[in-house]
Amino acid sequence: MKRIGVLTSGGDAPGMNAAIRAVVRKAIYEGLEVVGIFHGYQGLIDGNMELLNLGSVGDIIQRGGTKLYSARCPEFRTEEGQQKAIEQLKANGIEGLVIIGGDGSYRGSMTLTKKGFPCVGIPGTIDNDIPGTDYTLGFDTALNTVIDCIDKIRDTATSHDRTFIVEVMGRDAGDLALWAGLAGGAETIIIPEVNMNMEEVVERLKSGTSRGKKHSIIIVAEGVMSGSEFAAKLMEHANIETRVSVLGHIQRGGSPTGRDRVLASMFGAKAVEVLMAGNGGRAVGIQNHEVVDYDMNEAFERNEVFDKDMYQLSKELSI
Ligand SMILES: Nc1ncnc2c1ncn2[C@@H]1O[C@H](COP(=O)(O)OP(=O)(O)O)[C@@H](O)[C@H]1O
Ligand SMILES: O=P(O)(O)OC[C@H]1O[C@](O)(COP(=O)(O)O)[C@@H](O)[C@@H]1O
Ligand SMILES: [Mg+2]
Repeated sequence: MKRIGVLTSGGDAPGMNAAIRAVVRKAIYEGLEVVGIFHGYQGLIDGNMELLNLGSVGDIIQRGGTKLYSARCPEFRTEEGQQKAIEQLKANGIEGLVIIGGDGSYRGSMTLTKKGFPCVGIPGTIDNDIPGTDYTLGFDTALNTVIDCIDKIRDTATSHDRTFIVEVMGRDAGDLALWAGLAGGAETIIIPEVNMNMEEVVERLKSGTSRGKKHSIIIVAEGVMSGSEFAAKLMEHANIETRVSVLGHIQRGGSPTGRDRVLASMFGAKAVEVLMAGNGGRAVGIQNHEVVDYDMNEAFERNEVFDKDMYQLSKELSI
């Protein structure tokens, strides 16, 4: 293998730049050439790419977002789009690809692997929703961003004796909401993995109030419902007035934490090693503190691993 490509796809995540840097520098260290493909699969279809050198990825390890830009590309879901991508790969002499993205990007990369172009995936998403890795790139940074927001909302909740609802991202997964809720001392955490019981939510709020507690923070994962829908339900059920804060895309931005930078560096280097060994259809990840690679199909299996103990702990510590 002489030349590989790298692209970022789907929702951006802090640490993607650090991963691009690691892929490029490790590949060059190993004597390979690296082509950066812009705007994810769209750039692959359009031939929007350029050769990268050591300096191309200087001064980005600390930056959020992705220097290669990202996109959600409907055309790549079609056979025609995938054929165009393959023609571009051939025309540019690219023999293997590193894909940094989420589950959707992984599915896209499998279509290329099946057509004879080996692809290796690096899990880049704030959602932490990729089976086979304990953590995805960007999760730790987003977690710290959400915690910072909760701390700030708590200041005003306390000053005004208010109940706040904070809507947190995560698509169908509750990891970001659960971790941030536990770390931010939220009174109630509503996540898709646990059936919501409105009576219990109201009961917890009322028992807090009866002990003299005047403010509360409720975290609602977007995968359950929106913050404003939840506020309407609380009003309807128990006449409880709330304020709603939707954190939105600030959760995807910002300088990556040290943890995400280290993870990105290790993932990037591992992905190059896996490609050099001639293996496509693999994903890299971290399992029990060890960087691993595994069959990408395992990343599509429904993740039943939900940390029930952490959820229970969050309830025991916030009453
Ligand atoms: N089943 C699929 N086949 C081909 N390409 C896909 C498929 N699913 C997703 N993709 C490609 O991957 C892109 C990113 O997927 P998306 O789900 O939006 O984000 P993420 O990778 O962050 O989960 C899509 O816009 C599309 O181009
Ligand atoms: O940026 P968009 O298109 O509004 O998408 C929002 C979605 O993207 C995310 O921020 C990240 O998801 P992906 O990593 O799967 O792209 C989700 O948490 C959220 O549901
Ligand atoms: Mg996803």
